[in-house]
Amino acid sequence: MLTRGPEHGVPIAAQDGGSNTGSSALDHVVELTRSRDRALVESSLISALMDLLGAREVTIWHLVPEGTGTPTWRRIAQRLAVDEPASTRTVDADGLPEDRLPEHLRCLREDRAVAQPVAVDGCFGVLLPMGGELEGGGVIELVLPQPLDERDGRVATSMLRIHANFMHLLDYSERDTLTGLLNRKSFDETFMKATVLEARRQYVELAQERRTGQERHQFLGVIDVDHFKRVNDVHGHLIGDEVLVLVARIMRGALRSDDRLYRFGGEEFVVLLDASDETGARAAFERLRLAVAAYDFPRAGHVTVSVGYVDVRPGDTPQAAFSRADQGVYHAKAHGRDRVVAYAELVAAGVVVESDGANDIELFE
Ligand SMILES: Nc1nc2c(ncn2[C@@H]2O[C@H](COP(=O)(O)OP(=O)(O)OP(=O)(O)O)[C@@H](O)[C@H]2O)c(=O)[nH]1
Repeated sequence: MLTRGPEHGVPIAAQDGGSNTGSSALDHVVELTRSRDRALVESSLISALMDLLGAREVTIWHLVPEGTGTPTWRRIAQRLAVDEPASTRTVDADGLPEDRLPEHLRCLREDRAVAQPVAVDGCFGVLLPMGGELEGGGVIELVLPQPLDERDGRVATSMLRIHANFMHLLDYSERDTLTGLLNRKSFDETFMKATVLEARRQYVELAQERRTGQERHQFLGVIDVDHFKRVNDVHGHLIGDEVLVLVARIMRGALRSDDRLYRFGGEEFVVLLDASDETGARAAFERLRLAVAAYDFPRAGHVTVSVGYVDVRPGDTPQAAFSRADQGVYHAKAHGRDRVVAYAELVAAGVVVESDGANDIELFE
């Protein structure tokens, strides 16, 4: 097994023992690029920096654009001790306004390492820019037992570059080229993960969430641009494309940073979001609908969207949940468009009869 050299730099020699502190930089590169799951990639980056630099704590911060408001810092992954697993859920539900962390902002804007005081006795804090093409940008915060020397700095910078390059490749394969939103291909995987988490939450975390009043459910919304064929016919395909790009941008701005927005193809979009209940979900989808309706499109003028949504059930398949939400879109289109319709309200009103099979739906209109 390899271990770090006297300057806490790259690995130079074999050492016995069962811990992973001697893993080579190459082992970490292999680990970092092994999975397409972003949370696992972040977690591997943290492990690499802990191991290669002897870091005591590592935190990854993203500066997230929040629609038209001030960007906020969010801790997207953190490990506070070598023998603890990394936490890769967003730690700050609402984030910190960008000016609350001025040193982080300086590190990002000036694209260089910034030393900073730390609360841990005898340790040294340093912030490093994460590079890459992340919207808003990212900063990694290290707590080290020694100041970051040149050699460690090079190791860290190389790991961060590899991480940024890999994230860029993931983006390339998972994003829609026109709008930059996540594409349909990445939806199924994320959805399955979300339903597994939802199922786990139902059995393990729900009682706790109920006690603390933080119960969350996953909702899926299908959004379809109204009369989009008319936009193409009247203004041409290029203006149609421009409308799609703007609709994507407006919706992204109306959603929270951890809501996931996909372009499914054509003028159809899908959102996966967490909300405490049906009312919270409706409010999010209404906000999105209103944001599009209020926008003055440079050439196409007034554009609206119809939205159908559904709560995701444990064991749902992407197709089953999508097809239920799509009943809402169908209903919205049939009743004037520019509206939000919950699948649950269609069932309650007897418009839709649901049989035992999740896919087995009859629609009476
Ligand atoms: N500009 C552009 N048009 C597209 C793209 N993908 C699909 N379309 C067009 O989007 C239009 C969708 O039209 P329809 O499915 O008939 O629906 P609609 O006109 O939006 O009507 P409703 O959904 O009933 O409100 C078709 O004319 C497609 O050719 C794209 O990437 N860019």
